[in-house]
Amino acid sequence: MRPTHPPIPVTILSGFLGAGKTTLLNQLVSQPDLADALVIINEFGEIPLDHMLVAHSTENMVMEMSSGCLCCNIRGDLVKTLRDITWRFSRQGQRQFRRVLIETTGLADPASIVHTLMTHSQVADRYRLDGIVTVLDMATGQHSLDHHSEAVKQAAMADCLLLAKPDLTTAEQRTDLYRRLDGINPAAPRWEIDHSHIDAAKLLDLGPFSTSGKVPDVEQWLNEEAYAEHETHHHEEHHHDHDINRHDDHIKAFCFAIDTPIPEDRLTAWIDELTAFIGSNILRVKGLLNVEGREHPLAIHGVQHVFHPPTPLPAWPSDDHRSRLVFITRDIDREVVEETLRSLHHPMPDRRDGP
Ligand SMILES: Nc1nc2c(ncn2[C@@H]2O[C@H](COP(=O)(O)OP(=O)(O)OP(=O)(O)O)[C@@H](O)[C@H]2O)c(=O)[nH]1
Repeated sequence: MRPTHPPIPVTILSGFLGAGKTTLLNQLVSQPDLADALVIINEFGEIPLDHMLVAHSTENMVMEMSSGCLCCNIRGDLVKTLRDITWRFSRQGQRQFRRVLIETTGLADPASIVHTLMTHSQVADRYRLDGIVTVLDMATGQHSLDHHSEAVKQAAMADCLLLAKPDLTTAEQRTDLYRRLDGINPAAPRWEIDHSHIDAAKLLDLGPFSTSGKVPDVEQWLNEEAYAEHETHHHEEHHHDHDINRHDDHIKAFCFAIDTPIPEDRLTAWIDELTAFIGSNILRVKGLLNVEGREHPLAIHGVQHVFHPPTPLPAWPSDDHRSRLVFITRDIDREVVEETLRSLHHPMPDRRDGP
C-alpha cells in the first residue's frame, strides 16, 4: 500500500576524503533547523568513529550503517536502514524525525544513493531527494579534482557547494578554485565555511518542492542564468585559446530555453530517449517546463539515467513562461542533447550563449 504521508526529504552530504564533512556535521546537528533530522553516517572501517563523534556531541538521533562503501556494495543496507528507521524511530506511532541527512564516505558516488532513493520500490515512495551538498577543501580541492574523478563528480552533481578551510587557503588558490568550479558546476550556490560555520537552513529545502508551507525558490534551484553566463565565458576563453577548465574538459554545463509549450506525450518520450541513450553521462538535469494544457509548470530533475517523476508546481516563479532546462554532463556535448530536444518542439531551442 502506498504511504499517505508526504515523502521525507533527504539531504546527501558528500565531499572528498578529509574535506571536512564530519566537522561540519557535528556543527550542523546542534542547530534547531536540524533538530528533527535523523543522521545516517557511513564510514569505512570496523570502528564507526564518526558515529561516536556525532553521537557524543548532540542529542540527535544517529544511525550508523554497516561498514563498507555506500557507493558500491551496500545499497541493500541503505534500503534496509531507510525502511527500518521509520518504525525504529517512532514513539506511539509518531515518527520522531522529519528529514534525513546521509553523510557519505569520501569516495562515494552520490548518484548511487540518489538512484536508491528514487527507484527502489521500498523507499522511493517514502523519501525524496532534497539536495546534494558537497564539501570541498579549498586548500587541497584542486588536487582532489585533478586526481580523483569521484571528487569532480561530487562537485558537478551538487545543489550546494560548501568550501571548507578558507583559513588554510591563499587568495590565489581561492581564485583558481572558483574559476574551476565555474566550469564544473556554475549554478550551485557556494558558501565558504570557516571552521564549518554555516546556517543549516542554507542547506535545506534545495529542491523544487515546498516543505512546511515554504514556497520553493525555483528560480534559484534552476539558476539557468549561471549556465548561460558560463557558456559565454567558456566560449570567449576558447576564442582566446586559454581554457582554464582544461582538466575538466569532459564536464560540460549548458542550458536551453524552448519558447513553445511541449506536448506531454513528447516529454515522456524525450525522457525515455535521453535516459536510454546518454543517461549515465548526464550528471544532473533540471528543468522547468511549459507543458501543453497546463497553466503551471512541471519541474523535472534527474541524476544520470534516473528521473524524478515530473512535479507540478503551484505557480510560475516569474513572467518567463518558457521551458528552461539545464544540464551538467560528462563527455556529452551540448549539440548531442540539443539534437534530442528536437523531438520536443519544432523550432530549434534558443541558443542562449550566442555562437
Ligand atoms: N583549519 C581548518 N581545519 C578544518 C576546517 N574544517 C575542518 N578542518 C579539519 O580538517 C580535518 C578533516 O575534517 P573531517 O571533518 O574529519 O573531514 P571528513 O570529510 O569527514 O573526512 P573523512 O571522513 O576522512 O572523509 C579535521 O582535522 C578537521 O579538524 C577549517 O575550516 N579549518
